[in-house]
Parts: sequence; structure tokens; C-alpha cells
Amino acid sequence: MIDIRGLSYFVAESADPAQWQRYAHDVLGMMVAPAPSGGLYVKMDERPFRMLIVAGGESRYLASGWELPNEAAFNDAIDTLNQADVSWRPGTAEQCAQRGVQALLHVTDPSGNRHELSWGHRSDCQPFVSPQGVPGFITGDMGLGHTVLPAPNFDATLAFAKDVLGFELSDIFNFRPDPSAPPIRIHFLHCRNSRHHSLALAEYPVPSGCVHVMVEVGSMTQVGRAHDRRIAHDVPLSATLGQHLNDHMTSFYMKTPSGFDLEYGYGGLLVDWQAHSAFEFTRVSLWGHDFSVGQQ
Ligand SMILES: Cc1ccc(O)c(O)c1CC[C@@H]1C(=O)CC[C@]2(C)C(=O)CC[C@@H]12
Ligand SMILES: [Fe+2]
Repeated sequence: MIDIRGLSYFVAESADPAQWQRYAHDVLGMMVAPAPSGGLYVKMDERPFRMLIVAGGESRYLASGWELPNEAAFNDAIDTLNQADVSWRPGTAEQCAQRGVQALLHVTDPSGNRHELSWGHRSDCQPFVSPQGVPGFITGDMGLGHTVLPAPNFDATLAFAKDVLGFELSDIFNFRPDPSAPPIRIHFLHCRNSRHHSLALAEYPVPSGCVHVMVEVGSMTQVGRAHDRRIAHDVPLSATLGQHLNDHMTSFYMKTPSGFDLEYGYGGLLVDWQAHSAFEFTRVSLWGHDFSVGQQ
């Protein structure tokens, strides 16, 4: 089983990386810096980056970077992939340098989502100093947050995430926008940290390659201030403020320059997985989270 410790980073492509630079700096309150080989680093903690933006013809999410604790875990991951007959490619020297990792491999899941597994991130441990006065983001050994990926080929993708990548079920939401149609399944999955979910799979295609990425701050004040900046910079809202039933996160959703959404939240549950029992929940939120605003 692959020993993933958290969402280490993600890679997104943008036709206009300068847009991401302004969005990250002005709205998210994160630091930006040039990355090796022409990319853009978005920094939200003591690591050099948690988001890697590369220039390209399209605006889309490219890959999820999953963290392995050491070289032995990386080699075990290769054995697991080989035993499961999953094809993988080693990362190039240039990719390892750009991501600042000791070793990297690429795999694609049965819905076409790209995943990168790596170990040994390089860090200068420079403090995070927000240009907008955000005291900090909740990352550390829980990774940068969570990512929700499209999984139209749901059963095979879920099996891949669980049986190959080693994620475990946190809970299930069967989304019923049309009561006469079969539900759209969304499964929330965790890895070896106490964040409620680091990955969720949603049973529908998404052109941008990602449903959303969630980042977490340490107070409700910071969620409100991020929301003020969203308004000030005319960033489209995708869902109103609300609190999720399953992980208790209070958050809002807005568009990113790569076409997918970003959830900006506070107060996510820390779960003791020994004590947890998976369940199916039947409401998106305890209150709020009107996703219809994003449709207009
Ligand atoms: C239901 C839920 C629990 C915890 C989360 O962190 C979380 O993002 C969600 C929402 C999942 C999902 C979504 O992101 C895209 C739009 C969806 C499908 C809806 O319209 C309702 C549930 C939403
Ligand atoms: Fe979320």
C-alpha cells in the first residue's frame, strides 16, 4: 500500500500566469515567486511553494502532488504500481528540480487525472509573510488542503485511489440534483493525516480538470477578509458562505484563473481515524453554501 502523507502541491496551467500572480497575491493573500523552468511558485507556508503554475495554451488543473515520507516509501510505491500493473513514468531531472523533490513519478487514474508521487521536498524554511496580513494557512503535516477531482469513470477511479494509492473512505455524499435520476456519487477520502479528506472523487466530468482545491486559514476573520478581497478584485463567487456537514468546514468558493474553484475555509475537523466510522450524509451543509450563485 502506498503511504501518502498529504497533498504536497498541485500543478495548474494558465494561459496568463500573471493573472495567477495577482490572484494569489491580492485575493488569496499568498506569496508569489518565479519558479525554475519558467513557472510561478505560490507560497502559503514555510515551503517554497504549494501551487506550481506553468504557462500553457489552456487554463486547467494539471496534476496533484502527493507526498511520501521517504525513499523507502517511494520504492514501495513503485512496487505497488508494478504489482497492480499500473503504468507510471519517472519524473525528469528538470521536473524534480522545478518541484524541489528528491524523486518523482507520474501516474494517471482511470478518469484521466494526473497524480505525482514524490519524496524529500527541498525547503529553505523561509517564513510565510502574507502580503495581505493573513497570519498563516493550516498546512504542516496535513498537506496544503484538499482537492476534488472529476471521476466520470467512478468505480475504477475509486478502486485506483483506494487499492493502489492507499486512500481510505472518510464518508459518502450521493448528490441528487434530479430526484428522478440516479445520484451523482462523491466519495471523500483521507490519507495518513488527520485532515477529514485530502482527496474527493466526484462522478462527473469537469473541463478544467478539477472541481476545487480547498485551503484553510486559522480564523473566521480571515475567511471574511478573503471574501472582502474577492469582492474588491471582482473574482466570481461559486458558492456562498456555508458550513459543511461532514468536515464542519466554514467556507466560500470562488473561481481561480485556471477555471476550477477554490474553497477558502476555516475550522475543518481533525479526525482520529481509529475512532471514525464512515457514513453517508444527505445534505451538503449544515447551513449556507448556495452553489446556484456559480451557475449564473
Ligand atoms: C459536500 C462537501 C463536503 C465537504 C467539502 O469540502 C466539499 O467541498 C463539499 C462539496 C462538494 C461538491 C462540490 O465541490 C461541487 C459542487 C457540488 C457537487 C454541489 O453542487 C453540492 C456538493 C458540491
Ligand atoms: Fe471541499
